[in-house]
Amino acid sequence: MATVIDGKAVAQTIRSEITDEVRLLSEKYGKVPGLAVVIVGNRQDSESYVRTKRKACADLGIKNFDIDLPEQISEAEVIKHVHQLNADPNVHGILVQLPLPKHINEEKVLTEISLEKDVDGFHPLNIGKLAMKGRDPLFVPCTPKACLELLSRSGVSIKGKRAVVVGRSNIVGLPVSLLLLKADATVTIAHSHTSQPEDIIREADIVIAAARQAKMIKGSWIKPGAAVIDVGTNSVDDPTRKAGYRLVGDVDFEEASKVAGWITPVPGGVGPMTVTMLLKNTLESAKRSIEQN
Ligand SMILES: Nc1nc(=O)c2c([nH]1)NC[C@@H]1CN(c3ccc(C(=O)N[C@@H](CCC(=O)O)C(=O)O)cc3)C=[N+]21
Ligand SMILES: [Mg+2]
Repeated sequence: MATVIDGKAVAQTIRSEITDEVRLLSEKYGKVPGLAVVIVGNRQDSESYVRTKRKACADLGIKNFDIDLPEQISEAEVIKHVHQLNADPNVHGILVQLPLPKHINEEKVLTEISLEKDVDGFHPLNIGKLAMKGRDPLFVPCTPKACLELLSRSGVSIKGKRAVVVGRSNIVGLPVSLLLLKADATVTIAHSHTSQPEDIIREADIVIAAARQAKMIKGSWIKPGAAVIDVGTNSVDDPTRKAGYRLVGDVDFEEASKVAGWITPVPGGVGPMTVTMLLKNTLESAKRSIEQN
C-alpha cells in the first residue's frame, strides 16, 4: 500500500513558518506582505479558489487587496487595474485568476503584471527563464512548485528518475515538466494526442497527473512503487454533499494507492500546497521589496 502524502499537513507546517516570518517583517519594518487577487466574472470554481486564497492570506497576516470585476469588463480596463496594482507599494504580489472570459486575451493581461510582482510565475519572461538552463525565474508557478515540494518532503529523489507528466497546460503540465527537467529527471509529456498513454505511464517512477480528466489514470497503469502526484480537481455531481458536488483527481485513487509507493489524495494533496506556495512567493516578494528599500 502506498504512503498517502498529506498535503494539508505539509501545507500547515509551511504556513506556520510563513506566519512567523510575516510577524518578523512587521516587527522589524512595520510592513506586511500584500497580495492582490483579481477575479473577472463569476465562475463558481474560480470564486471558490479565490475565497480559499483570500482566507489563507487573512490567516497568515498577509494583507488582501480584493479586485472583483464584472464578466463584461474590457481587456483595457482589466489592464488598467493591473497597472494600478503594479504602482501600489503595498501590493507585493498580483494574481489574476484564470481562466479569464473569452473576450480577454490572457497573455496580454499577464504580460502587463510587473515581473517583480508575478507571484503566480505566469509572465512569459518568467516562463522563459524557467525553460532555460542556468537561468532562474523570479517566481516559480505555484502548482508545479507544490508538486516538487511534496516529492522532496516525502523523500522522493528526482535526479535520474523517469518522470511522466500527463497534461501540457501553461499553468501546470508545461512548467512542472520544466522543473522536473531542471531537477535532472528524464521527462516525458503525455497529452490528448498521445496514443496509449498507459504504456508510457507504466514506465514512470514519478507520475504527475494534470490532464483534467476524472479518474483517467488506472491502478494497472502505475509502476509498483512509483510516486504519484495528482493535480486533478474535477468536480463531479454528488447530491449527498451540501455543495452538490465533490472533487476527484485525475487518478483512480482506490486502485492506484494499492500499487504506488506514494500518492497524493484529492482533496487534501496538491490543492492546499498550491495555495501555500502562492503565500510563500508573496512573502518572498515582500522581503525583496522591503529589505531593498
Ligand atoms: N492565476 C491562477 N493561479 C492559480 O493558482 C490557479 C488558477 N489561476 N486557476 C485555477 C487553478 C486551480 N487552483 C487551485 C487552488 C487551490 C485548490 C485547493 O485548495 N483545493 C483543495 C480543496 C478545495 C475544495 O474542497 O473546494 C484541496 O485540494 O484540498 C485547488 C485548485 C489554482 N489555480
Ligand atoms: Mg480568454
